[in-house]
Amino acid sequence: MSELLTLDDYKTLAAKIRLPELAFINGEFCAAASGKTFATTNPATGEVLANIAACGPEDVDRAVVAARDAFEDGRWSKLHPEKRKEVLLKLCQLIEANRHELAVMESLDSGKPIADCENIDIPEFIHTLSWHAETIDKIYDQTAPVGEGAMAMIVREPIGVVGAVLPWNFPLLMLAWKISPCLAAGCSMVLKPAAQTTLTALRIAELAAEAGLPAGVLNMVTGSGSQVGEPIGRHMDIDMVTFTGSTATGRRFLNYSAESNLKKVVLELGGKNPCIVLDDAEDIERVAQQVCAAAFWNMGENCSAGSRLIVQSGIKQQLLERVCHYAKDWTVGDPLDPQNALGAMIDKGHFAKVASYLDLAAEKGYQVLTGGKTIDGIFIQPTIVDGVSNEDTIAREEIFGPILSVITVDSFEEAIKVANDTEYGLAASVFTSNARKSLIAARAIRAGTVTVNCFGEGDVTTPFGGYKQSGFGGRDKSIHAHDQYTELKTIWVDLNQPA
Ligand SMILES: NC(=O)C1=CN([C@@H]2O[C@H](COP(=O)(O)OP(=O)(O)OC[C@H]3O[C@@H](n4cnc5c(N)ncnc54)[C@H](O)[C@@H]3O)[C@@H](O)[C@H]2O)C=CC1
Ligand code: BAL
Repeated sequence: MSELLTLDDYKTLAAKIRLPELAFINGEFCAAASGKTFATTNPATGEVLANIAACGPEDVDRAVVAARDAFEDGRWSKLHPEKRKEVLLKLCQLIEANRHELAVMESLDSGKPIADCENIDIPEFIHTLSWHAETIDKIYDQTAPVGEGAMAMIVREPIGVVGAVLPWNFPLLMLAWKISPCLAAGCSMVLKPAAQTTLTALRIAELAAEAGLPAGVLNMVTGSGSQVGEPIGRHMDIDMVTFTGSTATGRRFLNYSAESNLKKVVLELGGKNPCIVLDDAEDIERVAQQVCAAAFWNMGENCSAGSRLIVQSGIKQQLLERVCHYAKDWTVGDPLDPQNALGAMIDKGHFAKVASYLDLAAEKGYQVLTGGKTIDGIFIQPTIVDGVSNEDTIAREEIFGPILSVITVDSFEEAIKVANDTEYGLAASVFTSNARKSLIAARAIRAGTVTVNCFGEGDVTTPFGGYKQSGFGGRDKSIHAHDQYTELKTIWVDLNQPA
C-alpha cells in the first residue's frame, strides 16, 4: 500500500498542479491544426479542469508521419535493447517521483477514488512498464529444425506504427497495458486517450520524453472518437490498431481496417461477467467481500466487473445477508477523500445510462436489497438487485456501474449454463470448496480469465482478453502481449550454396 496524504493535502495539490492541455506530437506539445479545443471537466463537481486540443484528421496525419519517420530511421526500433530498457525503466522512476501529482490528476479527471489511484493505478503502471521493459533484452529468437542443409531463423520484428485508442475507465492502467509491450517491442505509437480522460496520458508522454524516449515514438492525439479515433482506424500508414472500449465501437475498427489497409486489429471489449457461488463455498465472509469487490470496484466501470451473481439456492440467504453487510464498506463520495472507495461516474451521460437501470429495476419489481439511489446527479450507491432472471435486460447488458444482479440456480450444472448464456466472454469467478468442481467450471466457462475462490484479473504475467464478443485478435499483458506488436519473419539460408 502506498502512503496516502490527507484530503486537505490532496486538495492543496489539486489546486496547484499544472494540467497539460496540448496534444503531444513529434516530441512537442502542440495545438490542434484547427486551433479548436474541448473542455475536460471534473465529473464529481462539473468544474472545467482544462481546455484540451481538439485534434482532427490533419493532426493524426502529422502524428503518423512523425511515428513512421521515427520507426524507419530506427531511433527507437533499432536502438540497442539495453538502451531501450534503460529509457523505459527511467520512465518508471519518473512516474514514481511524480506519483502524488499523477494520482491527483487521474482522480480529478476520471472521478476515481484517490486511494485506488495511489494504491492500484500508479503502482500497477510502474510494475507493468518495468516488467515489459525487463523483457527487452531477455526474449530470444528461434531457429527451426530444418536439418543439416539449411539454417532457418524465425525472428520477431516490431510491427511498425501502432494506433491505440483508449477508454476512460482506467486511463493510466490501460495506457500502461498498451504502451509497455508496444514500446518494448520497438514500435512507434499514435495514441488517442479517451476524450474524458486525457490529462495523465499527456503527462506520461512528457515524462517519457524526459526519460529519453526519442521524439516521434509516442504521440498523443487528443480529441473525439469521430475526429481522431476513426482517422486512426482508417489510416493507410498505421500497421496495427489496439483498442479497449465498447463492443459497438470495437466492431467499427474491424470495418475501418477492412475498408482501408487491412491493418491488424486487436480489441479488448465489454463483459457481463458471472460470479458463481456454490453451496459448498467456504469462508462466507471472504466470499462476500470478494463478491462486493467484483461488483463495485472502480464504480463498476470495469469490463471484468462481476455483475451477475449466480448463487446456488442453499447458500443464497446467508450469502446475500453478508454481501449486503460488506456493500456498506463501499462508501461513495468525493473522489479526493482517501476514505472513499467509490467516486463519481465518468460523466453525466454515463451516469444517466447507469441510473436508467435503477429505474428499470423499480419498474420490473426486482427486490433492491441495498443501495438503489443516486446522489447529486453523478454518484451511484452500490446496489444489489435480487429476483433477476438471466433472460432479463439487467442481466444481459453491460451496465458499467455499481449494480449487481442476483440470479438463483439450483445446481452446479445450471450455474455453468447460466454463466455461459451471454454474448460476452471476458471473465468469471467461481467460489467452491470442491477442487474438482472448480476445475470443471474453469474449463467449461468460455471466458478469457476464470478466477477460483477470488475475484481478480491475474497479474502482469497473465494474459487478459476475451472470448466471444469480449475481444478479438490478441491479449493485453504477459509475454503474449508482445506477439501482437511483432511480425514473425523467416530467414532461410541454404547451407549447400557458397556464402
Ligand atoms: N471494455 C471497456 O473497458 C470499456 C467499455 N465501455 C463500455 O462502452 C460504453 C460506452 O462508453 P464509451 O465511452 O462511449 O465507449 P467507446 O467504446 O465508444 O469509447 C472508447 C474509445 O473509443 C473512442 N471512439 C468512440 N467512438 C469511436 C469511433 N466511432 N471510432 C473510433 N473511435 C471511437 C472513444 O473516443 C474512446 O477513446 C460504456 O457504458 C461501457 O459499457 C466503455 C469504456 C471501456
Ligand atoms: N479491467 C481492466 C480492463 C478494462 O476495464 O477495460
